[in-house]
Formats: sequence, C-alpha cells, structure tokens
Amino acid sequence: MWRRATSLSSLIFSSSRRPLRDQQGAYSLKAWEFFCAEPFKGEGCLSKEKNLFITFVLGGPGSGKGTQCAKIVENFGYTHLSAGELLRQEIASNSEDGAVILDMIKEGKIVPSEMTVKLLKKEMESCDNGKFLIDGFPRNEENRIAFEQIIGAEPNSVLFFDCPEEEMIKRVLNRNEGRVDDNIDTIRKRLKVFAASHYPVIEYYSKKGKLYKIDAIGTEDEIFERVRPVFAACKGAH
Ligand SMILES: Nc1ncnc2c1ncn2[C@@H]1O[C@H](COP(=O)(O)OP(=O)(O)O)[C@@H](O)[C@H]1O
Ligand SMILES: O=c1ccn([C@@H]2O[C@H](COP(=O)(O)OP(=O)(O)O)[C@@H](O)[C@H]2O)c(=O)[nH]1
Ligand SMILES: [Mg+2]
Repeated sequence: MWRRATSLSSLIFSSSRRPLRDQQGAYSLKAWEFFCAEPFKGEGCLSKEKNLFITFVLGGPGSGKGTQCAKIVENFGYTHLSAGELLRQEIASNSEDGAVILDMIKEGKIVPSEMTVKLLKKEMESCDNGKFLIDGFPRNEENRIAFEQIIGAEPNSVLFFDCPEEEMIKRVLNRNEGRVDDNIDTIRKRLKVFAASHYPVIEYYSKKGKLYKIDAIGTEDEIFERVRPVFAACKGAH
C-alpha cells in the first residue's frame, strides 16, 4: 500500500488547513496512532537505551532529499543524518574505510552496509535527540537488513521522493557542491544502481503501511507542503 502524502493531507486537513476532527475523527486518530507508535525495542539494541523515532528519507540522486530534510529539521526538531555526508566525512578523515568508500562513490556504487551502519550508529549513540531523519539510506535490501540487525530498530515512517530521471539529472548537474560523483558519467551509473536496488526497499515499507510517496516536482516550498502533514500529524507527541 502506498500512502500518498497528498491524500494523507486531505485526510487530516480540511481545505482551510484545520484538523477534520469531527467528520473524519477515526481516520485522523488512526494516522496519529500510526506516527506515534511505540518505538521498537529489541534486546541489547540502541532503541532499548533511548526512545527512537526514525524516518528514512529515500529517493534518487537529486530528488531533493537533503533540501527537504533541512526544512523538516527547522520545523519539527529532528536530527538529520545524511548517510552520503557521513561517508564523505569518512573519506575526508583519511581512514582505511575512507579509501574504499571513495572508490565506491566515484563509481556510483553502494558502500558495504556495515561501513555505513557503523557511521550511522556512532552518530545515533552520541546524540541526545532520539528523533532521526536518515537521508539516503537504506539504498538496497542489504542496507535495510543490516540497519535492523545492528541498530535493532525499524523506521516509524519512510518518505520516498518520486522524481523523473531527467529532472534528477538536471538538478545534480546544477548542484555545484564540488562532489566527485556529480558528473554526467557517475550520475548515469547512480541512476542505474538506484533503479536496480531501491524498489524492494520501498515495496517492503509500503507493505508495512509505512511508506509516504511524495511527488518531488514543484518548488521546494510546494514540496514541503506535501511533506508537512506527515510530521504535523504527530507534532508535540515526542
Ligand atoms: N524542488 C526543487 N526544484 C529545483 N531544484 C531543487 C529542488 N529541490 C532541491 N533542488 C536542488 O537540486 C539539487 C539536489 O537537491 P538535494 O536536496 O541535494 O537532493 P538529494 O539529496 O536527493 O540528492 C540541489 O542543488 C538543490 O538545491
Ligand atoms: O547509504 C548510503 C548512502 C550513500 N552512499 C554512496 O554515497 C553516494 C552519495 O550519496 P548521497 O545520498 O549523498 O547522494 P544524493 O542521493 O544525495 O545525491 C551514493 O551514490 C553512494 O555511492 C552509499 O553507498 N550508501
Ligand atoms: Mg543528498
């Protein structure tokens, strides 16, 4: 089942943007309960030590994940962990892993899961906030399973920014952040990897009723208005 943020929005808000408690109270409550569900707590895992509330933010290269994460942080007090940014920091640290990671990123490949999850875990452990936006991860089923096993938690919700390839290419080529992978050859490789690996992940969370598919075409603000209801449903509960 795909949850479209636009339909969630019409479920919870009237056109005047007020909660529809009277007419659609049951639906609103259902959505609220879903977002505010008890965090997963497995034996000996990070989520046992603190209450975790995790959102995975997925989408192809240039679909706007990082841009929208910044807006979610500003409005809803999450801690943003970009898996790609953590990997780039590891490269900059000149560690052994960093050298492996650089080779993979240049080729647009997915870095071995244990390296990425190790970096995510370190950040999550050292952060007082338990509300995390995990951006650009998991990129494949292996990533997803490694996260669940090592962190011992599942996301409460998953955003998927749905963007046509030609728009992603245009945005990445204009990004201008000096990244080694923002060139047309690597972008084509990244898009191939994305097409071959993302679907099972989003399908998995879709079946669990955790997936929110967001149309990623429009201005940054227009897109954020599609994202907002996903988080507004649970504001104040964490
Ligand atoms: N809605 C949008 N319309 C046009 N450009 C956008 C939009 N959202 C983000 N961008 C730009 O596109 C590029 C890629 O966005 P980014 O957030 O880095 O995507 P991702 O993290 O998914 O790769 C950036 O230069 C960003 O400023
Ligand atoms: O969990 C991750 C996240 C990123 N990457 C690598 O890092 C690159 C850049 O990822 P990022 O999310 O920063 O790119 P974006 O999608 O934002 O353009 C990817 O192409 C991959 O090579 C990875 O292997 N695993
Ligand atoms: Mg990004």
